[in-house]
Amino acid sequence: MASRLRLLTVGPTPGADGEPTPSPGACSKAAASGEREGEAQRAEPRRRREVTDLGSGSEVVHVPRFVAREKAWEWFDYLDKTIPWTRLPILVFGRWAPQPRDTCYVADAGLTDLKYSGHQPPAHSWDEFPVLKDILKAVHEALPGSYFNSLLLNRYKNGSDHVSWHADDEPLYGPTPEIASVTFGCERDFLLRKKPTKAQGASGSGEAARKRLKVAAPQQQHSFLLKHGSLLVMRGYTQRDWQHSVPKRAKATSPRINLTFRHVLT
Ligand SMILES: O=C(O)CCC(=O)C(=O)O
Ligand SMILES: [Fe+2]
Repeated sequence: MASRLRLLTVGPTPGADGEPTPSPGACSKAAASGEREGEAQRAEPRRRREVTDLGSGSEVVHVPRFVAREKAWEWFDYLDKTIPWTRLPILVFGRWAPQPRDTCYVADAGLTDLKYSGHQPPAHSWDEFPVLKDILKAVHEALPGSYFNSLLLNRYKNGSDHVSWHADDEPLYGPTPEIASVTFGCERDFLLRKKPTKAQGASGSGEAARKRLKVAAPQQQHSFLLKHGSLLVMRGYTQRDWQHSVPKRAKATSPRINLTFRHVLT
């Protein structure tokens, strides 16, 4: 589908120095440092910000080169080694299954507990992980007016690890949450698809109904390649009206760490 895209530039980003980013498909640190950027990437200015208007008050902002490459690898190594990653069982269609990625939760003291997929992760303190405070500061500086007080961390060990279609629409985030997502390590596709409207959903359930729905109204979808050091922000009614996922990818052969900063209403 045609998307409404605006290009802007943003303020200083951590370690900004205009150095090359890895070419598309680069996944591991070795691959990234062994490759030099092509002309197209050399021409891509650091801090370029792409704004995608999803319509009806939903918006996505993508900053492909938010953190400089070397700084981003430094942060990746710290997070990979220091975060107490867990892979807890979650409820999927009424059955318990291991979550298909490692996670950890960090939040200000005294906030409403986060609960999702039958799981209530214990909240760690920011003080345990000083680097997270540096990353949070960089995100706040890039997004004036934002205030994030919690963070869900994800580690995808390889291309089998993924997150299925969902919306971060838990009531504790309010009706129009801003969610800022920073990626380190292996690049992965991030997909967005429009939730079916009530009228579309009423036409039945199951495969036949889904086929009818596709014919009647092709589902709006967007795809973003989230590279090492990138920032993606979902805003407005994106959680109410859209779902997102990071699907399995055979070509993703090394780990990716993703940080999603959120604001829990107080
Ligand atoms: O890894 C990502 O880019 C997305 C993670 C996500 O959607 C979530 O933690 O809710
Ligand atoms: Fe999410």
